[in-house]
Amino acid sequence: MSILSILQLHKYYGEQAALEDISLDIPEGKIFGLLGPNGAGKTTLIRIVNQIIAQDSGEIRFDNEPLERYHISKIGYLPEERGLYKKMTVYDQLIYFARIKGISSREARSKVNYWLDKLSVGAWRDKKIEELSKGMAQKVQFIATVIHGPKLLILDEPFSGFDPVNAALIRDEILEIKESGVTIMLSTHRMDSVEQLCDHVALINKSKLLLHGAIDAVKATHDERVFEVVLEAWSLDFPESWRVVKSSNLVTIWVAQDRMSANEVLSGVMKYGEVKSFGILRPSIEEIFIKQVKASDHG
Ligand SMILES: Nc1ncnc2c1ncn2[C@@H]1O[C@H](COP(=O)(O)OP(=O)(O)OP(=O)(O)O)[C@@H](O)[C@H]1O
Repeated sequence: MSILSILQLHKYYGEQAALEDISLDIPEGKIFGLLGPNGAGKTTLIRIVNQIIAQDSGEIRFDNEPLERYHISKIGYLPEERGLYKKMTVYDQLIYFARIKGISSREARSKVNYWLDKLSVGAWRDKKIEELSKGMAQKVQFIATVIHGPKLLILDEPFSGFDPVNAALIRDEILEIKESGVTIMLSTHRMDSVEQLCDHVALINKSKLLLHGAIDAVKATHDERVFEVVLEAWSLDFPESWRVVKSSNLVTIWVAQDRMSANEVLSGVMKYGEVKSFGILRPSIEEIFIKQVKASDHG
């Protein structure tokens, strides 16, 4: 079941294409990584879903209904350019954001207190945003995004500005929110976060969709079956097609081989030395990203 279906979406800024024929299904209750190099069209897509700008053509369905104004209260959007009122206190600001999303004032107070405590920002509740550090303000913005309990959370670079401890805290919050059944669309250039968090990914380049699907399926499709072997070598006369890195008496070898079984590769390598470790490397999302973008740029 998809919470969001995007059908043949097109958007141009004058002559400049930002989205061309994008069709995507965002499965409910999963974390969906929206990836692509700078200028690919990600922000444009996110803005269209949030009804900040309109598409030229194509359709978006939210929960199986045509996307309408009233769906906005079911969406939480953390934009890359953060927008807090600098002169307002943390507490008043969060109450304000909760109220404009339709939450009663009693519920707003209880939710604000809950989140301030959960993200350890309670001590700053009466400070103005301009008095906060960047990371602290980011936490407040994160709370403002999730305070109304959205069904779909759209996070654009949610980790920027956070130190590693707070980035891990936000990552755990995102996973907890997902566990509660919320769908999350995550746009980030941090591929480590994509590996840690995403169940599905889509890759856009120069306004076009290059690939999309469950992360395991994407990896399986782009798996070139690279075997990684660490050897204590007694012969260094390796075939030229192998990538080899030597460090003291150990040699690491990568063999790309899609026709031979692991046993066959292993017995081929064994004659060069004592095998210390052997495994099949799965491609990382970063490798797939770079390869696909380069191929599409040159194709
Ligand atoms: N308001 C605008 N007017 C004209 N062109 C725009 C506008 N906004 C975006 N574009 C163009 O549309 C294309 C897609 O931009 P978009 O901001 O959606 O990319 P992005 O994937 O979010 O990039 P980044 O990772 O750098 O944030 C780019 O070529 C960009 O120059």
